[in-house]
Amino acid sequence: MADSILELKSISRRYIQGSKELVILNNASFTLKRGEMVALVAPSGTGKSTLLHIAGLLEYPDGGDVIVNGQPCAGLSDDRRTEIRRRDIGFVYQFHHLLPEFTALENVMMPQLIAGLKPSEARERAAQLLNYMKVGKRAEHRPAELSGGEQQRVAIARAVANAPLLLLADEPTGNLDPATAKYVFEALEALVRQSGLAALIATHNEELAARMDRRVTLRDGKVVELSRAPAAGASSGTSAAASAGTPAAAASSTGTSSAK
Ligand SMILES: Nc1ncnc2c1ncn2[C@@H]1O[C@H](COP(=O)(O)OP(=O)(O)OP(=O)(O)O)[C@@H](O)[C@H]1O
Repeated sequence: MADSILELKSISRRYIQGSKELVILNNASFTLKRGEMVALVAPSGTGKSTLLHIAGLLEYPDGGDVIVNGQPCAGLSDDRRTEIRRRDIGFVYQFHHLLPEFTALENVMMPQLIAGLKPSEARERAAQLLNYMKVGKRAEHRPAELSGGEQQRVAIARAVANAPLLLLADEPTGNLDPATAKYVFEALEALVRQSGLAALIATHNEELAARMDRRVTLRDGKVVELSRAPAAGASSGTSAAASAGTPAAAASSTGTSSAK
């Protein structure tokens, strides 16, 4: 397993808007190590979502490369990119994007079933994750029957269902009131810290950003370090497969975690 879970190397991305070319990312480089939790704090419209989508292999850059757990992704087929994304990357959005016709439990089972896990194992793992996110009692409810904070906690459980190495979150608490945002963030933080995941989290919430190991911003299309706090989770030596008793460890023991 590589020490750097995510490396962005000289990423460029331009958009054409009418007759104008907007340079959003301009040789942007960034490295996220195992166990690191990094806040991406930047004004609206500067390219946070663009960066996260490129890092999550959901969008292609115009130039540069994304390296996930040592694997350079430029030039890979769409199928191979999808495989890496499903196995190694979890994504949380500002809006939950849960499937409305399925229960919370089924939503968390879904990625595991797609990955080929047996339904009984996927169910057990999903129930465990929902309990961990303190939303276990709502397992049989559909998204419309859940509060915004509960929906986001289910969405976080779903994002880590296949024990990814990397969690990318695009303003995961941006749609919640301050108290709920704090509660949801604390659940997310506990999950990240205990499983040894690497996480890059875009947020406008300075209080939550200050709790992470590092804060970066986007300036002139580049990733720039804002400050460095003591990296509480960065050097613990834990890994998604190694921390006994955590949801991630449970996943690796059920075989959803690949040889990472
Ligand atoms: N598909 C697209 N075509 C043209 N322009 C785009 C496209 N996607 C994004 N943009 C532009 O690129 C810029 C960066 O967008 P992006 O969504 O990455 O910003 P952001 O920092 O995440 O903003 P917010 O905090 O408001 O979500 C914006 O000016 C946006 O209008």
